[in-house]
Amino acid sequence: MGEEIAISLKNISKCFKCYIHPVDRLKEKFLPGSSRANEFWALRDINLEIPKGETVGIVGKNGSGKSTLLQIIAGILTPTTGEVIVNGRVSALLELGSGFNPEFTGRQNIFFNGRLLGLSQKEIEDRFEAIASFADIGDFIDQPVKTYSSGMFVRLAFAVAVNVDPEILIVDEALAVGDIVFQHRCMRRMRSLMDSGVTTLFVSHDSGAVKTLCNSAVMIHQGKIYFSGIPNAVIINYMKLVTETELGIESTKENSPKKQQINQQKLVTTQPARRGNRKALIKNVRLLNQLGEELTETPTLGFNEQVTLILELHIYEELQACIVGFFICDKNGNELIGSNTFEENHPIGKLEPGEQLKIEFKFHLPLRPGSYSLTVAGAENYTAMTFDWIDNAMVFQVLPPDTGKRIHALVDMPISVQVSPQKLTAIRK
Ligand SMILES: Nc1ncnc2c1ncn2[C@@H]1O[C@H](COP(=O)(O)OP(=O)(O)OP(=O)(O)O)[C@@H](O)[C@H]1O
Repeated sequence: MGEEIAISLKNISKCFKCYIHPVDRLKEKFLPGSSRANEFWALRDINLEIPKGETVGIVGKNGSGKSTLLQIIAGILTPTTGEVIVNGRVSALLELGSGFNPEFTGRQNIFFNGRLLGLSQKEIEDRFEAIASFADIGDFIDQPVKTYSSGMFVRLAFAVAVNVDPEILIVDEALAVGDIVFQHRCMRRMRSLMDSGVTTLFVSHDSGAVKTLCNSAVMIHQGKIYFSGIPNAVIINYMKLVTETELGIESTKENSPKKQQINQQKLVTTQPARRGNRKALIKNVRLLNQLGEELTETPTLGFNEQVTLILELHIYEELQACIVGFFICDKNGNELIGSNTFEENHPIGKLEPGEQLKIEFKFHLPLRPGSYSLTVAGAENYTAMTFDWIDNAMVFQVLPPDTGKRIHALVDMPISVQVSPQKLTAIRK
């Protein structure tokens, strides 16, 4: 295996045996060949290589096999077939309570866990203060962890996981809970670990977090890799699958999109991707520049230029109401600008089949120079399934400001600055 590969999975499958009666497990042990178990394949033929330093988001519906996959990588579960090669020290936050002894205090568990992770007594002593202050659970550090609330438990587990100099960090986002201050602390710490080159895998149901944090993503479906590649493309396919499931169109591996080798394609996905129940369709999407000219094949817009987005809505089935909106997304799919007819005080009432609407949005693009995409979508109301959702309906470039001003943030809003001399007051000792 090359030096640069942190994790390599070859033909990994995992079969769980489910026994109807616990005694059947014993019978099978003593009477080999007479299996009484129902077999359930949670993972099938997983092949994946994760380069060192990569941050990989794992997405998929409940029960698709995400946790099983991470547990195999973390060495908590043994695969039924295949080979796992992990190159580096793994720190995992997967199952609440795994690796913690309920009778030990928080302090004792920090040492216990540190040793499990391969640190020496001295190394743990050196890190103890950092772990305790990250967990921030006060005097509870000297109480047995069986007395902890689940929030305190997660704080301690997370504090240990991120402060033991992991080379590979595996986190189930569902566990990274806590109050908002702790969540921010976790996110900052995870970002700094990622920036320092720690290979990170995390399961997330938050598509925004996957797009913001990850360099690549893997979508698991029915125990198989359904799609892998740049986060935005994976999320688009995931959302498509979720919609298809809601509509009762079940996707299988056979009709899955072409699998990409992870980390090979870092370009913006420019192919439009469409989903929805098609009760109405958004047609003829046009973006006009401030002169009213339609954008050409390689659309380019000036910094902060005013644009007009024009959509045509064709109704095919009766709609009780209708909300149509848009997003301007950066190359990672983060939604930077967006609104809809409802929020802009243009509620649309009942619509009949055969009706057509023309909808216009006017807005500015105060965006950092770069490449952006347009998403347009519509639904009957906020809780209904979208009737039409088109990601990458258009991709365009924004040019730097003529003034030469450098834009450091994602968006640039008008800001006023005042600088005035201040009389210094002497500091008395
Ligand atoms: N120990 C086990 N014995 C039997 N079946 C199991 C076991 N662990 C997991 N499974 C099954 O394997 C499948 C995959 O489970 P897994 O927990 O990996 O899914 P997941 O994608 O992480 O789901 P979620 O998003 O709900 O956490 C599920 O159908 C689950 O019921």
